[in-house]
Amino acid sequence: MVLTPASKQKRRPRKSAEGNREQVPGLGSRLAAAKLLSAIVDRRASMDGLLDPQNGNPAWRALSEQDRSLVRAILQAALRNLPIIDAFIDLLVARPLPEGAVALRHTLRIAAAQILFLDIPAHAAVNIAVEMARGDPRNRRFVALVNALLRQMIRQKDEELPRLQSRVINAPAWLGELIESAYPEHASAIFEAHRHPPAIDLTVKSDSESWAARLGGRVTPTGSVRLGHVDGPITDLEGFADGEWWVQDVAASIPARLFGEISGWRVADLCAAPGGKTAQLALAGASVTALDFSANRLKRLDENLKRLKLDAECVHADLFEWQPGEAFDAVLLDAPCSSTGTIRRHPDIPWTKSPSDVAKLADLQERMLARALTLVRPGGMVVFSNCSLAKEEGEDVVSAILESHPKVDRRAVESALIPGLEDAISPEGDLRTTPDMLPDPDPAYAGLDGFFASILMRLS
Ligand SMILES: C[S@@+](CC[C@H](N)C(=O)[O-])C[C@H]1O[C@@H](n2cnc3c(N)ncnc32)[C@H](O)[C@@H]1O
Repeated sequence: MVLTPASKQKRRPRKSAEGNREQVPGLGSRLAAAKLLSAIVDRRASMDGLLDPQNGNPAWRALSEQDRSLVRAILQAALRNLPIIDAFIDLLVARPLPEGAVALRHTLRIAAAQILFLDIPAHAAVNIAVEMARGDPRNRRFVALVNALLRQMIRQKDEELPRLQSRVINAPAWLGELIESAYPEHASAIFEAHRHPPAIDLTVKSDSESWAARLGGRVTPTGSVRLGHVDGPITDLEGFADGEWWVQDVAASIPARLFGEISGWRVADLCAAPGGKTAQLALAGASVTALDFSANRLKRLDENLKRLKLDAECVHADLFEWQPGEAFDAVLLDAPCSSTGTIRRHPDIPWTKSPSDVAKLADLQERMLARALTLVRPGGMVVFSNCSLAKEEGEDVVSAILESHPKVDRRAVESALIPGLEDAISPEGDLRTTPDMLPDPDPAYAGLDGFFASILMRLS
């Protein structure tokens, strides 16, 4: 069955639109979800910013705790599956929805996220979407369409959803092309991985086996503790307050290990905050200088190190201007990037980032890496890393630096340093992880962030 928009609807007699809206349970949270989805998709606002408890969107802050959790779940489900949801909507209409009917599409997307991906009674989701359309002057003429389309979606879900999931590229066009051209052999596995929330990985100070047993997790081949699910705040878990572990994705835990044995070395961590890698370097016995140009983020780093009872010299400075007295034995540059490797935990990224961000960040990274190489002693080592899937921000940056710096050489990543991730070493010897790696039959325990890391030696 296909549906056409009705231009004129018979409206139910009612006292007042607003009065009626207040009486519909669940309407406020869905209106907030549609508003936030629009801010992310139409205006590229970041989800973390919108959902910030202190400075976030007022519609979000006005909600109860319970409604906030619901809105977060709806938004995440919608963003993780947006191309699939849109394809389903388009399948059910005879003519494409009008280009300008943005509010209508968001209403449908919010309802579809609930119907297709969340454990919410589907008919309640439809009824609320109908009320949303009825209360919005832009959408009133589409009330019957919303009702019929979403009921049709419920009926066709079992048959159509698996078909769409296997056929639709689950990314906006720019990112779909980026991933398909960079990873032609496993692009569809990456798109599929992006549909699932990530496991929670902990880097433990020692004794992974015992912490995995205590926290109900598993030890990954790289030695992290992986939790498939956590009820309540992570900070309530045993060992957090005592500084026995910190949250760090398996992939993010690799770059700091690539130096090998660093006890007693002077190491600079140039983009350090909030400090996951600083903590690893300090725990490994290095004398660490942790630099960041964000005062707020550096404060978080300081708090994290205090909780972990680890030590580092913290420097608030711009790495382009900082003048340390003496060259370092090693430098870690975990550079700012498009974060396209972390889409599982930040599903807004495909909609808030663009190819021009990738290009700008790649240029910044190349300049940062050139600067990092001046801060290490001859014979010293620089590890360059970031959590982007774009080769422009990883492999291409390193190629450009090697071409312009004859006194710099690449050292291949040693497979012994990354047990279980040997396949992530590229033919050139760099580390390249993608979210479909570390597969597991249970998606709650599968995957890791997309990361790039390369080891560069400054020749004497
Ligand atoms: C990807 S984050 C680093 C994450 C960190 N390495 C960790 O493992 O927790 C990038 C950091 O670079 C910092 N940054 C960006 N440009 C900088 C600059 N020019 N000088 C110093 N820090 C900078 C940002 O403030 C941000 O904290």
